[in-house]
Amino acid sequence: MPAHAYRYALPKFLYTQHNVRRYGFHGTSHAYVSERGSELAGSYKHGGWLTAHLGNGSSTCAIWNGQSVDTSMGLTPLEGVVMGTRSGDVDPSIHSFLASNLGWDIYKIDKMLNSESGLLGLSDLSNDMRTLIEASEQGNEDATLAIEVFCYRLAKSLAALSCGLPRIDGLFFTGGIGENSAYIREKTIAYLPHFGFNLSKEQNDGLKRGTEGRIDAGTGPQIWVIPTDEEGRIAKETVHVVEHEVQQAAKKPESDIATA
Ligand SMILES: Nc1ncnc2c1ncn2[C@@H]1O[C@H](COP(=O)(O)OP(=O)(O)O)[C@@H](O)[C@H]1O
Ligand SMILES: CC(=O)OP(=O)(O)O
Ligand SMILES: [Mg+2]
Repeated sequence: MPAHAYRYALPKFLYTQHNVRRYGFHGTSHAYVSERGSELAGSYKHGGWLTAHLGNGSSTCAIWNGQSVDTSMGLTPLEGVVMGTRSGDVDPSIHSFLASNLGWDIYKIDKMLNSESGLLGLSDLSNDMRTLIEASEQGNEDATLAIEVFCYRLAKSLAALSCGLPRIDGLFFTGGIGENSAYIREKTIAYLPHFGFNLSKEQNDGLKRGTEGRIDAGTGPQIWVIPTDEEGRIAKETVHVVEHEVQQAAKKPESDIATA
């Protein structure tokens, strides 16, 4: 990520002396999905792609030529989009507001933002998207609003991250919600009318659980569902590190290894 994407507009010493910056999370998923997706699209690690990892924790990422250029999570996984129990972005002055008005301490506020907010907080019902979709279908207005906020804020995050890309070749959905909910995918795309996305309702609704597939109608940026493989990616990167270590050790004279 470039510094203009990872630096917070905070006093410099917090970065230089205390490493306060945006780091991002779900990196193994965004890396796997963008590589696999761009490979299926015929442009392996080329072009500009957006990824939406939507699970219990959710985040978005912008990738240019195989490199992450921006992402929605920050110093911690709390920043960014609405999640199962995390609020995502809020006005940071909510801390002083709640401290002054309700007498809450910092730990209570942090717990509320991480464990009692998001879909659970909005709906006052559940952090589970399946439960909320069912409740919404049965007329639960809080569940309906929670879903709407989730999709709107997700679209808003994708639109913001697009600023990091010279062009948008496409969007990949992944994670439990992204892989399995045609409804959430459709609602999210509907909030991005200026990007020229053209979702195929038939392909979107027809995609079978756990399968990868393209769901746009052939015009505008591509849209794909790519089931993530975080475990496979972690295994692959572990092998890479071990192989590198073995190669380095093989280069050292035996006397060095014996005394190391
Ligand atoms: N068919 C579905 N429709 C909507 N949401 C779904 C569906 N299947 C799974 N989900 C949602 O996926 C989320 C869990 O995603 P997952 O990636 O498994 O989580 P984790 O981040 O814990 O790995 C839950 O909110 C769950 O309701
Ligand atoms: C960082 C994070 O939210 O992880 P998970 O999706 O596993 O909850
Ligand atoms: Mg997961």
